[in-house]
Amino acid sequence: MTSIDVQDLTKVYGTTRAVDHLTFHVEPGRVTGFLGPNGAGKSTTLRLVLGLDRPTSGTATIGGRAYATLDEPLRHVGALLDAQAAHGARTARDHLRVLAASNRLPERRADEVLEEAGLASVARRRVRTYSLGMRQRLGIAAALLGDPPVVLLDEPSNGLDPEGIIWIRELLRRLAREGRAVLVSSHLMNETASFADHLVVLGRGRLLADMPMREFIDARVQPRVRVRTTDGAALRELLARHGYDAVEGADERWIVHHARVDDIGRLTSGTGVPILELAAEEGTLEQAYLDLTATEAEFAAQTSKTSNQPQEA
Ligand SMILES: Nc1ncnc2c1ncn2[C@@H]1O[C@H](COP(=O)(O)OP(=O)(O)OP(=O)(O)O)[C@@H](O)[C@H]1O
Repeated sequence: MTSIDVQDLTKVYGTTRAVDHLTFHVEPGRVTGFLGPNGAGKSTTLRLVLGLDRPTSGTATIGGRAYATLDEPLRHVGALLDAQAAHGARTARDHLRVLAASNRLPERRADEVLEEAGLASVARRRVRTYSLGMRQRLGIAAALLGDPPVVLLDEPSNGLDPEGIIWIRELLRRLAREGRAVLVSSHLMNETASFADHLVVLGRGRLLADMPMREFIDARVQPRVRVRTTDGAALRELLARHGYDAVEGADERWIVHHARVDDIGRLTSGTGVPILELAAEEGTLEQAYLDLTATEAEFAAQTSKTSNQPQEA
């Protein structure tokens, strides 16, 4: 089982600390979503893992080895960083056959991954005629070529149509089920929520969170319950008596904050308040992520305000 291990990794460009003492592990058998605002250091980290840049300090290894020391690297790690990387004058099939040959992979792998990526019918077209979504599919096909235990994708849904988005979601889940370590960066929270088991969140080059996705959401978004009743006044009065705050929404629906469905169900049963619907309102990844990054931005604003204040003599 192969993991990606990032250990005390730092990358400084001039005066910018793109990555700052970062430590995390991407474990096999799950999809890890890699999140963070623009400029947080995600791409830099991915480039360091892939040996495309040198760390200022620290290490980034795959199965305990630096990328540069891997023989036939496509057999160890498949990556999509830049979907424009393929040579436009080549056909998709030739592009993949050249890549396969350079890693001593059988030629048939090119056709297999083209099929898998839904590109079999356009495999003999030149890449320059490809749409953004087709290039993206080709980049993902290239990442799968060596059947690698580690897969690393930067914004894989970029440019994909709705069918493509479902395809990538199912592909990522399957790769994880097969025991591979899968790291996926994205700015699309709904998308990430649909495929990630685990999250690594960066902010200004530092680690903000490294935990299972469910735990990340539950820690940041208070549970709420939706109740529909024909007697809102009685419901509100009952809930208030037990310390719950209920807010009226549309269509006789009420939202009870900081509450769980089991508790509200027990409380209302046998009271005579007519309950037509009772449901948990799950917190979303987007809510949790925005909460975290807002706290982080506030912290940054406060610290920079403090540090900009003139020093007393
Ligand atoms: N080659 C470079 N030279 C100088 N600065 C760089 C270089 N590459 C990245 N940076 C800086 O490092 C920081 C991190 O950038 P990076 O591209 O890793 O962030 P990111 O999280 O991938 O952002 P995005 O979500 O916008 O892609 C930014 O401030 C960026 O300007």
